[in-house]
Amino acid sequence: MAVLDVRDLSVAYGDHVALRDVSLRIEPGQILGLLGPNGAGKTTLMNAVVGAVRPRAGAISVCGVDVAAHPRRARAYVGYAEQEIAVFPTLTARENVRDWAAICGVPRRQQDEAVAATLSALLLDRIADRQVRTLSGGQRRRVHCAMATVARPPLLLLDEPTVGVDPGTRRAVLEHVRELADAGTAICYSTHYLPEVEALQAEVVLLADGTVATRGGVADLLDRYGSTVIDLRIAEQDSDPRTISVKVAGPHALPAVVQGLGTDLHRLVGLDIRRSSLDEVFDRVVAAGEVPADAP
Ligand SMILES: Nc1ncnc2c1ncn2[C@@H]1O[C@H](COP(=O)(O)OP(=O)(O)OP(=O)(O)O)[C@@H](O)[C@H]1O
Repeated sequence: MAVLDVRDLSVAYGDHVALRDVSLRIEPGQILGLLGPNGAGKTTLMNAVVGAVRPRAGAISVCGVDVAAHPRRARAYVGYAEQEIAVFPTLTARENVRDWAAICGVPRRQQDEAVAATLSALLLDRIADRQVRTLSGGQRRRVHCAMATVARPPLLLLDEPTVGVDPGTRRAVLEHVRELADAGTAICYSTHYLPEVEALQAEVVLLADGTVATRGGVADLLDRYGSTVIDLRIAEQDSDPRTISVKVAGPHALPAVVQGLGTDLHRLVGLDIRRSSLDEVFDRVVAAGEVPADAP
């Protein structure tokens, strides 16, 4: 059974339709990278999952519990780190995370261990006993993230959890997210940093203008929408090497391209394989207004 099952979801704010017929599923242990330009509907989708916005149409279930029919029961399965950081500024980082663990029902005798492990995973040990109001923006975001993960909910919604954090901390956050998924958590991870999606080996749903523009694994999307060019540098007798560029279906075409040089092979002095980045692929898909992908 999928941990999160979103079917034909539409959400409107007054006349403005923010999501239209969006369907997606997240299985246990799966990370779904939710991508899309500003205003695409990522936060709206997460807010609908926790029952904070009411769908105009469609259905959402979490661990088999229908969100519209049983919002509190469904919400109990979800850890949500919203984009807006919500922490108690006069409590310490540890107190914030511990109180949240208690609210989420982590048994008292397990709280200290769960809190310590989560603070440590997010590199917060050294600052755990400082009041949150004295922490930097990136440190506060990690405390906020720790609150969402400490109770190890079956479903985790992380809305741009690495905004404003430094590169080392970003790696720690990604590792923590990967470990949680490896332990079985289903994770919906929204971000504008595409290398994160690759690092997490996430499945991708790309939203554009409230609909699913495309979906799939990173490699699959690069294959479908990206391009690969092989540059061959060929030695010339009386001048600098010249470059021949060959557009191919993927890096697997390299042997055929090299063999194609035939008797000129001995003049090959270098080669480069240039692949589209995910950024390029997504810019292209969003700009092309790709036909919405089929629901899973
Ligand atoms: N409370 C609201 N009232 C009216 N319109 C809203 C509200 N919240 C969001 N919207 C609109 O709905 C659309 C989707 O917004 P949403 O915040 O879900 O996008 P997003 O993909 O999370 O964007 P970002 O990448 O900037 O966080 C936008 O056009 C936004 O202006």
